Amino acid sequence: MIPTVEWKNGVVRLLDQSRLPEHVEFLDCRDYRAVADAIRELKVRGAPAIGVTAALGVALGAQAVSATEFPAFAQALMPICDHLAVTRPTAVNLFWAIDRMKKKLASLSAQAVPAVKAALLAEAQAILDEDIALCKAMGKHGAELIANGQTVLTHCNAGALATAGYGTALGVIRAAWEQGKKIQVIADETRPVLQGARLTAWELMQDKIPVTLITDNMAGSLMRQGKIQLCVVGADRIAANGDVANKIGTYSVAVLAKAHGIPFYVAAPYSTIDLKTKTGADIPIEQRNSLEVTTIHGSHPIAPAGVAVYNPAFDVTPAELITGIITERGVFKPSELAKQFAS
Ligand SMILES: CSC[C@H]1O[C@H](OP(=O)(O)O)[C@H](O)[C@@H]1O
Repeated sequence: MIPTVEWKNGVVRLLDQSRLPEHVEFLDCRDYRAVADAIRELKVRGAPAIGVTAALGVALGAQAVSATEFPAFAQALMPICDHLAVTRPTAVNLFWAIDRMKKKLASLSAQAVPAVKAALLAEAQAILDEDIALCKAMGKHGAELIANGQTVLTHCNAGALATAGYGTALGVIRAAWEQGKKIQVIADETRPVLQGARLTAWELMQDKIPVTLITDNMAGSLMRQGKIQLCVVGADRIAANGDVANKIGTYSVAVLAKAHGIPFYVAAPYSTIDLKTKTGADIPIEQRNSLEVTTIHGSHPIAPAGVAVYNPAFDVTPAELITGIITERGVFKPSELAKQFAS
């Protein structure tokens, strides 16, 4: 799989997901502001991928700080962290990754600045490498839930493209496929930004995993026909009570799954679990530009100019609609999560 994001020759290189599926193009970010713009414009997206990319953005920003003494260096790094932290509000991985970079910085106060810069880059790379390992561990646990011959529905893109590699929900699907299970995937197109149509379909076809694309209003009918046996999606933030914020439309899929007696799973690493946020009601939901709804790709209008638009990027699925949360440590009921992940 093409790397979602990587440190390459002194820049942060990312696969420009806004150009997929028709163009496979890379964006070389030469400063932290370009990294922030890429996150804000969904050139890189997906909760874990946002965290990894922000960490690399902090490391990139650090390289350009001219201060030669630690206190001044550390102080100069704070506005860089803040600039990355305000790109998107919902995926807690962004704040988790920036906080981890700040903690690393604090541990280096006795080091010379060049060594600090190198250590920050190493920490960002460690976050990237860890994310891939977390996805593979989740995949292993989650694959046990999928039986040979089943059809699995997923919403949005929680794949390699949404992580440092391998994926969360698609990591579960990938692992089941790699175990030889003959599964079929149903991918919701996921209006308005079409991560399912543009990214999940593309990603699964790259791996030759059978995928059928549907529009967002078709899931219920397929469930009623008995054509879907399990749902698995990603997450942007999981609250302490097990409520899950994920791409808009996830709640509808969860309600439909419940109504049809279909297991509904969420796959997410520990970096998506936010025990400081008590319930889903406390999760900030990003509101995005209305052009995402009224046009295709910002150009072809599909609604009258000036129409009122509601465009939340995420919704919250209450814990009671979730069968289990697939993590790198195993599969847990939402109510068990706080105990399992209390630091
Ligand atoms: C592996 S979590 C991916 C998660 O992020 C997506 O949102 P966006 O594309 O806006 O970053 C979506 O909620 C996915 O489930």
